[in-house]
Amino acid sequence: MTDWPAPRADRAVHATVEVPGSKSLTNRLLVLAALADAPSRITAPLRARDTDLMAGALRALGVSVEDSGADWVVAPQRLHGATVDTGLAGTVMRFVPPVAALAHGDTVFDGDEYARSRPMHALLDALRLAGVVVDDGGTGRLPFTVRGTGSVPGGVVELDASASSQFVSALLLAGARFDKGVELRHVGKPVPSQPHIEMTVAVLRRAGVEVDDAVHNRWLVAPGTICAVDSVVEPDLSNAAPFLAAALVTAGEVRIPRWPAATTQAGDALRGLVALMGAEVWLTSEALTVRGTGRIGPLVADLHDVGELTPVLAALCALSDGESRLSGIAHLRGHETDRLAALATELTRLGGDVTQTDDGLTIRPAALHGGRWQSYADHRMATAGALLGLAVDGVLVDDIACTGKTLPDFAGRWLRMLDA
Ligand SMILES: O=C(O)C1=C[C@@H](OP(=O)(O)O)[C@@H](O)[C@H](O)C1
Ligand SMILES: C=C(OP(=O)(O)O)C(=O)O
Repeated sequence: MTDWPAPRADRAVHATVEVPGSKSLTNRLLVLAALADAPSRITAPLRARDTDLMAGALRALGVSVEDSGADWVVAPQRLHGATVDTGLAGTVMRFVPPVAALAHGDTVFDGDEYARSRPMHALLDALRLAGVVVDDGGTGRLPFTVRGTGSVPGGVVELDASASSQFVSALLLAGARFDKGVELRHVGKPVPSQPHIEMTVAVLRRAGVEVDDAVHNRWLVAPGTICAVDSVVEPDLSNAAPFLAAALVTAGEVRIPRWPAATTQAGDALRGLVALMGAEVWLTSEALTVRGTGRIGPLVADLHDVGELTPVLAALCALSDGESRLSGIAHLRGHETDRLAALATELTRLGGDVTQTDDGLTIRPAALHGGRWQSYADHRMATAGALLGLAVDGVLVDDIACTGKTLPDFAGRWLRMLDA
């Protein structure tokens, strides 16, 4: 791995940046298409490590996922046991086990070294309550084996999803194919990332699945057919974060075409968040535009619902002129890395003034200097490092390639934004 010298911006950025498809939508649509009653076409899917791993996992289980130009055509087949590589993808390690439970045969799951530290036990226990045999050697983590019998009883399942909303999404996505459907009841601290659950419910309803989410912390999926539907994937709004933030850092202007007028993506919250930090923001039917005004104000925000935006926002806070307090994000300790520890360590290494709290970060203004920014294989840590490099001489990002988890050719896109 060679260090990547993060380019310094020598002038205001003025660019239009096309952002590829949403990871969260692509991987939900792949799972639903695999469980549907007929083939589906997914147009403009994200092609990145996490979605290639999802396609690979479904293919391993017997599903046909074919390239058709830039689209994917998914044809459901009889599911059989397999070996699944989850990489570091939360969506693969959480969404595929309930699918494997419907397969005929055993499926062995394992992933990157750090994936073995990510929370899984609440989902594995929930699967057991739904009648699935899972062998994890008592660890509650990867690697584990799901012993598929071709059907899942389902029914009432109680789980604690405070560590990840993906536990809920995983069981909802496959739930219609369980004999009794599924009634999920969350017990515990609040579930993070609510928009991601709303996204799951929305894609299920579009596929004709009956979902009742009227009662807080309880979701009911009726047993029935998942209908094949063709879909066009929206741009990944969370992946727009570093580019939009570049407008603030350089007092420039960045435009993201195809920003949806209405969406369940968590990244849509960026519009309000960068406005709170002093940017001018406007949305038309063509694009979202963010203009930096020269001032980056501090951010005091509960990011519980939009935790995946934290690394870039924290980097922006480190460049702001006041004290920022980011809260509601204890669950980030179970993301690609412990993001609270990683951000505190790396910002401090560059001269930042950062304190970890129980559920977030306090970031005070400080003069930053160059240094090596470690990404911990976390795509969003790497893009946060790139953002700091725009304003600080001599920032070296250790592993820019890990951005390929959700965004192909981030480095090329970043340079093109600066050269535009
Ligand atoms: O369902 C999804 O697609 C996601 C849910 C969220 O996970 P958590 O609830 O674990 O934060 C989010 O952070 C992740 O990037 C994607
Ligand atoms: C938390 C994230 O990913 P994952 O889907 O692997 O959980 C993320 O992309 O910020």
